[in-house]
Amino acid sequence: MIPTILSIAGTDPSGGAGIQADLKAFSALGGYGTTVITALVAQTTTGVSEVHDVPPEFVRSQLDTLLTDVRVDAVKIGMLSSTEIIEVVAAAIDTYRLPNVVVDPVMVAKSGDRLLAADAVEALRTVLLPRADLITPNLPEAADLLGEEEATDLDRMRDQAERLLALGPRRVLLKGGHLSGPTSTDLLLSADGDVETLTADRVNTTNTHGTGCTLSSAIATLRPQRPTWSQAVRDAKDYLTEALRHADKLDIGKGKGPVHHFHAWWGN
Ligand SMILES: Nc1ncnc2c1ncn2[C@@H]1O[C@H](COP(=O)(O)OP(=O)(O)OP(=O)(O)O)[C@@H](O)[C@H]1O
Ligand SMILES: Cc1ncc(CO)c(N)n1
Repeated sequence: MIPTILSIAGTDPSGGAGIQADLKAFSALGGYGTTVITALVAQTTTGVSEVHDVPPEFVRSQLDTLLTDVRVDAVKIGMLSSTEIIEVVAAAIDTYRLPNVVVDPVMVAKSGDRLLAADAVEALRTVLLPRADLITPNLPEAADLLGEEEATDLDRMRDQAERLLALGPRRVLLKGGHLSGPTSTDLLLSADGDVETLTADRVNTTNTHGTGCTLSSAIATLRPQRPTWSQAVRDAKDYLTEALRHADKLDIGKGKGPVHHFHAWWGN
């Protein structure tokens, strides 16, 4: 059966991040995509010019309308913008007993623009993280969630991943994309005590818009199709690395361009 995946996230008119990236990853990896939109974002490869939050009661209306009809097999949660939207989404996870919840704790775009209000970080930490099967913070997000300095090496990443796990998610994938070096290494820790290191060769490209959205969506799509979280995360990282390798085939915008959801069947 083809898995149905739900993305709860904001938009990106340039198609590289947010809901648009999520749908591309869902389709490319054999899923059927559904969406609940939390914020309309005027953004492109060079940055964010304006954010228009969807009223929280309308986020709830989208969730209720969809989930009373459609059964979903996994959920990817991205940009949530405000405390009120976080609370609505957390309530839906409980009410509909949503399975395989992947939370990408989106806070700031690559351009440096905020996508989550500073006063909503507390709600993300205390209300949403304990409901997640997996969280996928990058290094600045991990530091913000913990109120600490950003990790600068793998040892400090390991310590921070442990502390993130203590906030209540079942698993943490701490992404090391923001470090430099010949490889890009992420750490996967689970509440059962498993620790895994995932390493990929660093791709030499500036087209990295949407890497986080693509990875978390790929994990959510693959989880129902793989026997373990570990296998889903490993295959999703391989998919993302491949999307980065093909990114320079695209010529989108003047800033940090998007990754390309390369399709083996078409060969392009
Ligand atoms: N140049 C690169 N080559 C290979 N892998 C990379 C590169 N840059 C990032 N990655 C990988 O991409 C994934 C996303 O990492 P990153 O830390 O950049 O996410 P992010 O900052 O959340 O992205 P976003 O721009 O969507 O917010 C991780 O698995 C990371 O290791
Ligand atoms: C809507 C949206 N979600 C996430 C990101 C993270 O890069 C972005 N730029 N835009």
